[in-house]
Amino acid sequence: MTTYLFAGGGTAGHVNPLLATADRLREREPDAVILVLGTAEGLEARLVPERGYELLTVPRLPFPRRPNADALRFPRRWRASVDRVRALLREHRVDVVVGFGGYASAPAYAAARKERLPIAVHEQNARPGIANRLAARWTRHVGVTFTGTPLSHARVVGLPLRAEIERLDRPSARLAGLELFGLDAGAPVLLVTGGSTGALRLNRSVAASVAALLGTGWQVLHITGSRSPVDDPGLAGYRILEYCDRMDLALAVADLAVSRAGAATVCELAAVGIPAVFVPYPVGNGEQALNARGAVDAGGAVLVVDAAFTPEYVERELPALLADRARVADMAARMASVGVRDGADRMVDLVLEARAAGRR
Ligand SMILES: CC(=O)N[C@H]1[C@@H](OP(=O)(O)OP(=O)(O)OC[C@H]2O[C@@H](n3ccc(=O)[nH]c3=O)[C@H](O)[C@@H]2O)O[C@H](CO)[C@@H](O)[C@@H]1O
Repeated sequence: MTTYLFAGGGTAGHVNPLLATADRLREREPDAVILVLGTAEGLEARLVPERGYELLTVPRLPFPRRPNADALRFPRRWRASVDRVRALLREHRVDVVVGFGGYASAPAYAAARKERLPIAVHEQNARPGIANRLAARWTRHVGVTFTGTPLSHARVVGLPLRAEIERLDRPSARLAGLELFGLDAGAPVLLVTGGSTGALRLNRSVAASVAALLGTGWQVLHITGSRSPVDDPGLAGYRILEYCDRMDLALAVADLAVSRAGAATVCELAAVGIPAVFVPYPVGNGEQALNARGAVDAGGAVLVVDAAFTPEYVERELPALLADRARVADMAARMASVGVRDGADRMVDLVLEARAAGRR
């Protein structure tokens, strides 16, 4: 029996690939013990227990980016965090640490290194974060979502998808989705999503000009996120949700998406073959535009820079695309051509290789 510590979290884009890998490992190795290390503030605090895993936590500790009081306190807090994870590794007799980047993974990698435990890493984004850059120096078992991600030992495994998305049977799930969201079977559906946190720019521009979209005969399923909710104008064919717990069904009903380009959303849309208008989040390290690149280059998606995604764009440009059903169908086929469905299995292969390689 092997005990694995899965570390990571933050937004759902980080938590979902972690859960997808854990689920698949549990399927392939039923007696595996899988613990998850996250922070109390991230979405993992809700999503991990809901999925049936025990969540252990460490305090959220950002790497200092400028010299201030927090930066001075950082070394002491960092040591305390690594010590706490080392104690957890011993207490739970952990054999392998599997990290997905983000706050909790950094001390987990450092603790695993001190305890000489095998480490496996998954990087979702086309441009890696700091924790995974660190870990890639300490292990050869590094899985990445996209070709060209600059990490040592990177092996493309794709994004581990949750089984309900990987195995989505669209025709039958579509009916269930239409019923769940109260949508009509007779009209195509535009899905609007800003990822798990939502996107103020997308929400405002779509809400301001949604009538022009509905005027093309499409329906709009708008997932807003909780930070910038949208008032429901009560228009026929316009459905608003703050958070969607059944993304599989949202993907099953969608014929086109307008979306941020978080790695998880890009990969889920491609895996199901839903074409997209991507509006990358213009902060971070520019990873979202890169995440979308493969889909855009293949002709499955178009890219709109954030500042250009105005109510006028939604009113003037989007309806022309919606009205061109042949173009949407062609984009769908191209999107499907870049979709990867076996990321969970490929990541589990990598985890098992790390375990087989044994203690370092
Ligand atoms: C890993 C990654 O790239 N994270 C970035 C991504 O996070 P964020 O998690 O928001 O975005 P992603 O697109 O990567 O992932 C979203 C995930 O949440 C799920 N989902 C989303 C909405 C919902 O209502 N229900 C639901 O289940 C999706 O199916 C997907 O699995 O974009 C944010 C801003 O845009 C950035 O701050 C994050 O750093």
